[in-house]
Amino acid sequence: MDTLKLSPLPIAPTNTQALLQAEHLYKSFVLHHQGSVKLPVLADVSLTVNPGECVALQGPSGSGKSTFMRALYANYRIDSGSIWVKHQGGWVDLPQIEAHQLIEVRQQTLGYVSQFLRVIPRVPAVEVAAEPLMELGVDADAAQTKVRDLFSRLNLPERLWALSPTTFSGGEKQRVNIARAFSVDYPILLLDEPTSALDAANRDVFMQLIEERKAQGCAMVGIFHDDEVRERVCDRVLTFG
Ligand SMILES: Nc1ncnc2c1ncn2[C@@H]1O[C@H](COP(=O)(O)OP(=O)(O)OP(=O)(O)O)[C@@H](O)[C@H]1O
Repeated sequence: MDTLKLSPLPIAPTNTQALLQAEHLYKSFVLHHQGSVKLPVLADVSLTVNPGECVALQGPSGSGKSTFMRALYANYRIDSGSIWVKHQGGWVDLPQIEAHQLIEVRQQTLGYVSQFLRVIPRVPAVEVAAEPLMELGVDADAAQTKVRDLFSRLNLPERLWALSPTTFSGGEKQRVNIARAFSVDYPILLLDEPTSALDAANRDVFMQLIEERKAQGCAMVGIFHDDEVRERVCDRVLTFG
């Protein structure tokens, strides 16, 4: 007779202060078209982030920083482990929740700034950046006012605001992306090389935005290839490889 194997139920963190707690993450990729070779990338990675903290992911190329970041946003399915997120006053374990709950967590709690902006042809930059706020029920005028303020701070030329970002430069797209994420007061922000295409002046504005958000209690995890950014805004480092 087959014996039924039950996995242990995940137990919510007892650390009442933390906003994000990843526990014992394991992740490997199986290359189905290449002889099903198995690539173990994450093995027993854990991280706790408290309000107002920024943790940098550091390590050589290929050591798993982006994989970990994508796992934290539930873009990658992990093999095992828990990713606890403090959402609306309670804990949710991202790998265990339903798709509709994940959408809600991403709308209200967990922001993500990737290196690249997903552009939709014909939608003006100001609307692209105002979308997350409007999904939260903020009216278009108020959402666009907040976005315009961020565009100004990030020195995005005003003549571009009503244009689709399709033709924008890398640094201009990145500033639209930053405004999109920073217009919402997410309690947790994941930053995946958000400054890779920014010039020094805009990198400085970005660091100010991070410092303001940290002062408000936001918990952040970031990959920063720029040493100056990492040293100025990060409190701790999680080392890979
Ligand atoms: N979708 C995927 N399918 C198969 N293998 C992958 C996939 N994504 C990443 N890998 C592999 O996982 C390993 C870790 O990659 P990852 O992108 O997480 O590293 P990284 O530390 O972020 O690197 P870099 O600093 O170069 O961006 C690499 O060996 C990579 O080839």
